[in-house]
Amino acid sequence: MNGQLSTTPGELKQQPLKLGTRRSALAMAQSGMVAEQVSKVTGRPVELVEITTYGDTSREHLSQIGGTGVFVSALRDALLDGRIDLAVHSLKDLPTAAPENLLLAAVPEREDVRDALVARDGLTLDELAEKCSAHGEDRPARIGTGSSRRMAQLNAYAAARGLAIETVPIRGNVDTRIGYVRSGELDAVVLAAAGLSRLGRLGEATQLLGFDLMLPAPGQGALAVECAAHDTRLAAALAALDHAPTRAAVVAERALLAALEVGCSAPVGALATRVGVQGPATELRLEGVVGTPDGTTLLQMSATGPLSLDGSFEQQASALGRTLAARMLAEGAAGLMGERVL
Ligand SMILES: NCc1[nH]cc(CCC(=O)O)c1CC(=O)O
Repeated sequence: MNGQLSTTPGELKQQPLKLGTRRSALAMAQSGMVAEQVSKVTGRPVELVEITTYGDTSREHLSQIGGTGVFVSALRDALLDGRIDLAVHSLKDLPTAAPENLLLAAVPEREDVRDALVARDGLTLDELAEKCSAHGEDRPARIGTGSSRRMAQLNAYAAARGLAIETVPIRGNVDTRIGYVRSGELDAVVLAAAGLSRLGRLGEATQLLGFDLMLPAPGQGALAVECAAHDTRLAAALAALDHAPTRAAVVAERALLAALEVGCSAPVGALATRVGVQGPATELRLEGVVGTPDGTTLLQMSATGPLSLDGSFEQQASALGRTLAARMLAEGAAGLMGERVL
């Protein structure tokens, strides 16, 4: 809190906190939700400050601009030079490397982690593929997604069931992507349920994809609240927004991603869930998947480890992620991820 130490506590209370956000509808929605909670725990008004990121302005495919962190660095720059006091990110967009001079002050409770299908005519994936191949249409169902993780799992599922689908690389915000279905250009798109839910549009999902069909991205459905490392008073207040079971899960998922040595645009799915929940001492089960975007090869494995939520659970969670990564690499995971073509 630079230069504010001479003000009285009363004056300090009135200073609005500046919360940096991207300008997309989804970013604004989730920033607004966090702003409300931050205002509650700090007793201070919170003001949203719009920051334009490279990921918002670039027309290129994410795989071509590097994927990792394109949505994040402009917000982090604003934090580091003091234009904003805190930033809200989608956790799945955060690079796994810990940034210098910044703190992950809170990971609030996670939303629905699943991916959702938004298809024409209210159809599920199976129904859609059947409808497109029958009725004289005689063609594969065209399903839009810019994510190699989603492509790999969709194609593997379709191959196993003999469904005819074609994955079509797209990008853009939620509205743009759903627009491809409404215009008839595509038969369906796949989006994170959490994003739809935060926009009040979960009703447009025609199927929530089960984990047997699709594992989410590491950190999907969770938010990250960041502040400057020197802002220790704010960090202490923001800790009230932290949800330990969510943090444990995302730490394990991101440790897996980091140990596989790939970025957030890689075809990696991961989901950590608590099993045998009995008080704070429990176990964490981590499931991971990597594959080729064409779905011809998919490697899916899981590992379980102890978790004591009242203790040093971040070390336990990240150890579990590294353990599973080592096992997956021993089974040839690196070779699958090498084919990183969209
Ligand atoms: N990559 C963009 C992005 N980052 C976070 C979400 C959704 C919200 C979340 O997972 O928390 C989305 C959109 C999507 O994948 O459909």
